[in-house]
Amino acid sequence: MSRVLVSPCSQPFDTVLDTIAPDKSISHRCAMFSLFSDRPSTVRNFLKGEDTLASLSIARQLGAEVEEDEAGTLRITPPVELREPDDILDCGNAGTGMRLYCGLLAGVEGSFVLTGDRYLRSRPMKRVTGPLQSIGAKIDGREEGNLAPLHIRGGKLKAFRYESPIDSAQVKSAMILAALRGDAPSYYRENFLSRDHTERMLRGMGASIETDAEGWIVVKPLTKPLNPLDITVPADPSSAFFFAVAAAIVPGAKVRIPGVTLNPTRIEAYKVLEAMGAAVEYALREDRYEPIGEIRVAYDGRLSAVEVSHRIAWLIDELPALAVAMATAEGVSRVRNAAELRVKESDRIATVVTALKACGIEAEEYPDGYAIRGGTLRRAVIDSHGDHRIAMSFAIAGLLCGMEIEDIDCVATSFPNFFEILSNLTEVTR
Ligand SMILES: O=C(O)C1=C[C@@H](OP(=O)(O)O)[C@@H](O)[C@H](O)C1
Ligand SMILES: C=C(OP(=O)(O)O)C(=O)O
Repeated sequence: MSRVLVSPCSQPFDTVLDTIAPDKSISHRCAMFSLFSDRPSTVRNFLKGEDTLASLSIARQLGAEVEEDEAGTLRITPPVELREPDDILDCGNAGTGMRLYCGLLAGVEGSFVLTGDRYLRSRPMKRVTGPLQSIGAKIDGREEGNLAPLHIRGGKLKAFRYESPIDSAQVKSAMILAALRGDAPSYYRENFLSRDHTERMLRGMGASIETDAEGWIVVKPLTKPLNPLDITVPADPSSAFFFAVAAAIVPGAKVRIPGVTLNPTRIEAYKVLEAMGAAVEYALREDRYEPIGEIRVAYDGRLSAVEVSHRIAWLIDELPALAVAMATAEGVSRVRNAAELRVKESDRIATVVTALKACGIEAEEYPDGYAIRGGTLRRAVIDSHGDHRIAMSFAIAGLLCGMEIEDIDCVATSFPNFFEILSNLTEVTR
């Protein structure tokens, strides 16, 4: 198991971060949605992380042809009809990959087995397999289709009206993808809008996906193939956020993040950092599928504590990094209504609190969040529990006090060049 030693940062940095990993959510969707067209999609800046490469490799197993030019641009040519693969479909560590492919494949004739690594095989899938089974999908797996490996026997699906008990873009996307192959318009509603890349991208490809006055997302089944994607994947605001926290906690530091999506469902954590006292600015540059621009973050004195209990879906992936910011803030910060953290790559409530305590910070678990009393972070040995966001969050804490992180290979799932960027700011030893 590989480990890394991060040394405290000896001087403040002022950096343009122009090599932040491309957006993971959008890259997964590029691989999958290109299958709904009858012409090749062009995808620039696709994330070459393990999670999204797994989704691309599954697209290939389903019959897509993927070519890459010298600039790294992908041309994804879909098959005329999706092919029944002669092997299992391995989603690796990716919840997004597995849940969206469940919805995509449930309506396709054939037999498909979705599996993943040991972490993914213990994450709950009933949230998608349940509603899919209720519209006629044949999906089996341990615990009545809750745990992968999942066997999908695709076939005809019924149109539906489904009100989701959780605000999850993965559930919403799986249901929208199934609805595209339904027999009449389907209706989906969530309490609070989760990230909306699926709606934006499919609409951009010509699908009829509208939200009505009562908040129902109305999806019409496809009557013909969609237009291909022609897209440049923006930088991932969730990946960039580690360095936003770095700038907010290292006295005198500044970062500039160009080419990042400014989709409001993705940048709420930056708003929280701003509320805690960091200097944050946004500049919109273009709007194609997504609003894209630049975010600047600078240190502006010690941060203040904050309460985070709403718009959770808009910052769920950033909460571990925010916890590091909270650990340096004046006062007690609290996160509530975030029980979803317990079913990510690790139980992020437990892993965050344990790691903070190891760093000498007072922290307390709630069933749906935690309380963190800001103080002085101390160097510790942190076990990532195979969770990329835990590994990267505590590597950032290392900028202040030094840190040893164990089990860092998981970082390659979403941000393969993370340590390369970090090593421009401080000494990183493997
Ligand atoms: O749809 C997506 O791309 C994602 C949705 C979120 O999960 P949930 O929708 O399950 O909250 C997020 O945690 C994940 O990293 C990516
Ligand atoms: C939760 C995450 O991803 P996934 O659900 O796709 O594994 C994440 O990247 O933080």
